[in-house]
Amino acid sequence: MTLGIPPEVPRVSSPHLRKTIPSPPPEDNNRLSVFFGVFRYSRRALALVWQTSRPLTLGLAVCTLIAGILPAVAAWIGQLIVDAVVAAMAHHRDTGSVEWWPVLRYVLAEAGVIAAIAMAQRGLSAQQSLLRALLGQKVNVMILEKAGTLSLAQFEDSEFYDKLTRARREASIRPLGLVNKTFSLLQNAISLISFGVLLVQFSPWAILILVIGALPVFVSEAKFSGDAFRLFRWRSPQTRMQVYLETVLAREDSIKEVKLFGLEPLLLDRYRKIFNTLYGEDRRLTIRRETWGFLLGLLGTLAFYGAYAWVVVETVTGQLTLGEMTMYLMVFKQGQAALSASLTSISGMYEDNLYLSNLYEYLEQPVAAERGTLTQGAKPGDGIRFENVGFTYPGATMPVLSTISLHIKPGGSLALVGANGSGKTTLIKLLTRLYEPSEGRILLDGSDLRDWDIQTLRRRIGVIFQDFVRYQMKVGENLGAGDVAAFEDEGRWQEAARRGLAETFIADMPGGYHTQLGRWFKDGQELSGGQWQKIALSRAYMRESADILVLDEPTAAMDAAAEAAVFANFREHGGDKMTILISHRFSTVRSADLILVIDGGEILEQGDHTSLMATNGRYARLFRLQAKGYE
Ligand SMILES: Nc1ncnc2c1ncn2[C@@H]1O[C@H](COP(=O)(O)OP(=O)(O)OP(=O)(O)O)[C@@H](O)[C@H]1O
Repeated sequence: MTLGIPPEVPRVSSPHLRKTIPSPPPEDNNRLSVFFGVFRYSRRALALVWQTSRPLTLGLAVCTLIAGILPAVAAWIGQLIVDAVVAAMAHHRDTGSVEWWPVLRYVLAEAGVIAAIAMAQRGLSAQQSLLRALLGQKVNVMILEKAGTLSLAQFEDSEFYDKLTRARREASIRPLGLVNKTFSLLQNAISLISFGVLLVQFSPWAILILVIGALPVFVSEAKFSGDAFRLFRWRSPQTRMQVYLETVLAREDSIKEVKLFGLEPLLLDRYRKIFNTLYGEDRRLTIRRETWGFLLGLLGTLAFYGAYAWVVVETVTGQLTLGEMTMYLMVFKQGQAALSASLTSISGMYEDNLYLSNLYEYLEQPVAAERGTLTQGAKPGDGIRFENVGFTYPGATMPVLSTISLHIKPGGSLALVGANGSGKTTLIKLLTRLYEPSEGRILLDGSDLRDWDIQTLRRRIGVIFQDFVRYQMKVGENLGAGDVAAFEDEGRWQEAARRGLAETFIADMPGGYHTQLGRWFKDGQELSGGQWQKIALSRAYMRESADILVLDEPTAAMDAAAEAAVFANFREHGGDKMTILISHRFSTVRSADLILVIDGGEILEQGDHTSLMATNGRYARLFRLQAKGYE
């Protein structure tokens, strides 16, 4: 059974990758809602950015406004320049003298406006990069804080876990991306409106032509971006499988096995197949999108250039001055650029929306309210009681445990034995309240575990699971993790390492307790399986205040001498602690006060070693079998 989930390893929700991938869900019929879908999360993204830094968000808004309005101003000044030049030329022709200032002041003004645009754009990019850093940090902290409140069941739900991984992966770029694109869309809309204000003086019809010309391409872009958005969302299990395969093929903890079993070609082939299916869909969508985009875009271009020709004709026939013509031509050119920038923003916004919907679904995941408040039980000293406990994993149909009843008194020791999958680890997960029983109840000191304050409860339990965590930190910190209050306490590290039999090999390491472990960081030392297990055992011993000590197969990777020493130690230091031990080695469980033989989630036999041997049932048979193996 696995408890720890390696970071960045997404799991796949569907039992297996579907061979034939069904077509995407039908499209949303309401075109308006498709179009406005692009703004779905803009408000929330903006609120997030605003909370991150008000001055920077305001700065961003101001720069956007300036960068939106000034191009029209520049076009208008352009007109003034040309008209002033024409007037100055006429004046020069008539009088032979030149008046410089009336012309050059406009050139100066235009230079000023262009400088202001450049400043606004620099301001935009500077503020964006600062906000990106702040926002990435803020969103990541939000994600991790939320992770701390989630239950183990939620982490074990692959869809949910996928949301968490995706949320984390793109935390720094997406929310800001959405705000930037929303702003850029606004900026371009402002530009277009201001160009419209100039154009209306030429003819209101010109505006109408331009709007009608531009609309189809807008609608088509919104539609196809919406399709892409739905496609992304719907095929997330396949993409998740791809990321998983990438991880298996390129991570140090799996590469050993992949190499030795020669799995690369097989996994790579699977990887390629998924890509090919997804690529086929992408290609179809891209071709349709670009073809329609081109054809409808052509309509817009035709409208623009129709209006352009109209301006030229009006100028030739003397209805417009040369300055006005220059301005209108500039307005048309820049209007087109603003339009295509808006389209780019729209398509990007759908993807950002996808991210944000994922982020908010994750952040809004309901968390069960913590009800327990007890810091002391109703009957202190009563120990642990399981009363008819049954448990079914969420989403499963069959119970994993049923009618489990047991009692451990302070100072008592319990051993659990049973075949793989019989439910031993699950029992520990219930005791540590990682899950709650589906039936019956578990009492500690006479009070239901559910009524205990969770922190108090967890402080009383020291546990190592089979799949304990190998922290890529210093040796000492790996021990200190067992008791956060003594995380840096070197004296306590040494004491725990002595009891966990890790003292000797730690002393031989180059930096002793300060040696970096694992391969992720420079100079990190890798340990053997048994050495890691000793580290984990010592970590459990760090929890001095705990009076319930649980070891789930703590010695599977240790040599025989170490194992014997661990149990001698375990018994010696047990004192009035309650100890629970899971092991497949019968020689190690024989001294427990109570041995439970679990089979298919039920207690098959119970008693101490002598009585179980006398009963001559499953325990006795397996014990003799193992003993024979050692003869
Ligand atoms: N998170 C989970 N979700 C659903 N089913 C699970 C989960 N964890 C374990 N199971 C199922 O519960 C059953 C009991 O698992 P458990 O890990 O408790 O067995 P175990 O007795 O500790 O086995 P082992 O000796 O192999 O460690 C198994 O059939 C397993 O498939």
